[in-house]
Amino acid sequence: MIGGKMLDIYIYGAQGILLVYDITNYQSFENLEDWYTVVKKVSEESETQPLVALVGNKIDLEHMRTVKPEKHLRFCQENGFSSHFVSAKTGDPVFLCFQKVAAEILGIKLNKAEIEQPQRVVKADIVNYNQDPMSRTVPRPRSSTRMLQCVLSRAEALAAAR
Ligand SMILES: Nc1nc2c(ncn2[C@@H]2O[C@H](COP(=O)(O)OP(=O)(O)OP(=O)(O)O)[C@@H](O)[C@H]2O)c(=O)[nH]1
Repeated sequence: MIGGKMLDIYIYGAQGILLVYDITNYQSFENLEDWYTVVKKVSEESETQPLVALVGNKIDLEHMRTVKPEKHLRFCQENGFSSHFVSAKTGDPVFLCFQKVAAEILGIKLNKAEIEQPQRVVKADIVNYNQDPMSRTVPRPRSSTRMLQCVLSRAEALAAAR
């Protein structure tokens, strides 16, 4: 089973879901069929129907791309996903991606200045878990997950302020 035992709980009631794959790894794109099948199954039981966004990651490795943009777009069109391309490495344009998803969920239209704003790279503090006594009891969070959480909080704060 994909995603582990907690996956249904994460999906149930979610307002937005980002299906993220690696543009240089075709298998990661193919796997999204299975992930989306789980999303649909869990959402059937929920009153909240999530907005689903398709996110192609690692655009800094465009020269190694194996998933053609047409494939990405067709998958979006067939399923009504919004479409995004990002690089978690450079941060480009991760913030805007979350802002667009948050805006879509809230039914807000982003203005030109917001869309064209210089991309802010969100930096997470680096924790050295080898020297940290907590490392024996606390599982190491993944770097990209931490960064995306920071971005999401900022997007949520922005949406709440409007
Ligand atoms: N060049 C580049 N590398 C990336 C990017 N995003 C993640 N990586 C690298 O890809 C590898 C996997 O990143 P993780 O954050 O572990 O992602 P994951 O989905 O948990 O990957 P798995 O552990 O392989 O399932 C790491 O070496 C990252 O540094 C990106 O946008 N560009």
